[in-house]
Amino acid sequence: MLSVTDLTKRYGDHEAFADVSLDLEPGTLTILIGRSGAGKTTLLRCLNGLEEPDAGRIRLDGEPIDPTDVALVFQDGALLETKSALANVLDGGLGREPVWRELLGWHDPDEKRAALERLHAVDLAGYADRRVGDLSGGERQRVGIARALQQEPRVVLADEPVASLDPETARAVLERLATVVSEHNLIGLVSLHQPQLADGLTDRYLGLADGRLTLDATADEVDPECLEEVYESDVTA
Ligand SMILES: Nc1ncnc2c1ncn2[C@@H]1O[C@H](COP(=O)(O)OP(=O)(O)OP(=O)(O)O)[C@@H](O)[C@H]1O
Repeated sequence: MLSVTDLTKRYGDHEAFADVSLDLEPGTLTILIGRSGAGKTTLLRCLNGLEEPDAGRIRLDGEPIDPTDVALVFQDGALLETKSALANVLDGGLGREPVWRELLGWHDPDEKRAALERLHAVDLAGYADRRVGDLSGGERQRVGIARALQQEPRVVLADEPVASLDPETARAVLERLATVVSEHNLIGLVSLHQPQLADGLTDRYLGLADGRLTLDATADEVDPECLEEVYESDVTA
């Protein structure tokens, strides 16, 4: 379980978020919502070690979290355009391979087999040799998910992973993400501007409003009005 306790992050006098506490279970996909500037990206960055919180604790199964246990799926995929889909996925396992292998492009056969399986898991089995720059937005995001899986993480975080996609493609990408989270028993946390895209795929919703966690509910407990309130609430008022 990923446990966050009283987490606070400030930039100078400005509080990005404060006193955030939550527990996330393996095998569950949680959607994080909130208005622009509510603190979603900063929270995700603290969880994967890119930012140092000012106060509070993050624990994975009771231990301080190791950044290698956390994979991030970026909004724009953050992939290497000139490389193949397979090469991008293999990059996810770089922490396990010696640098010389990467430089020469000679990957461990087991790593290669795993990378091909991961492309298969995101419905891109025939795309291994395709140049990422030639792929559609939805296909790229699925390569990004496969690369995250190649890292063999316990936690997958995604910051607005479908923001640039049309609703149908966005939904397909989220479905894939929900499936891999469930099948690999991962802890999944995804920030979304359009929570309705995750209807029926998510187990839980978290809502940040002005840096405070104002919603923490299971999918059964929330309705569209409840989600709207997160966008309308102003805790400083
Ligand atoms: N590096 C930084 N330096 C100073 N302030 C920052 C920094 N990063 C974020 N902030 C501030 O912290 C607050 C939260 O920002 P954050 O990017 O986490 O919001 P968000 O909910 O992800 O917004 P969006 O939906 O627009 O991406 C904002 O007021 C933002 O201006």
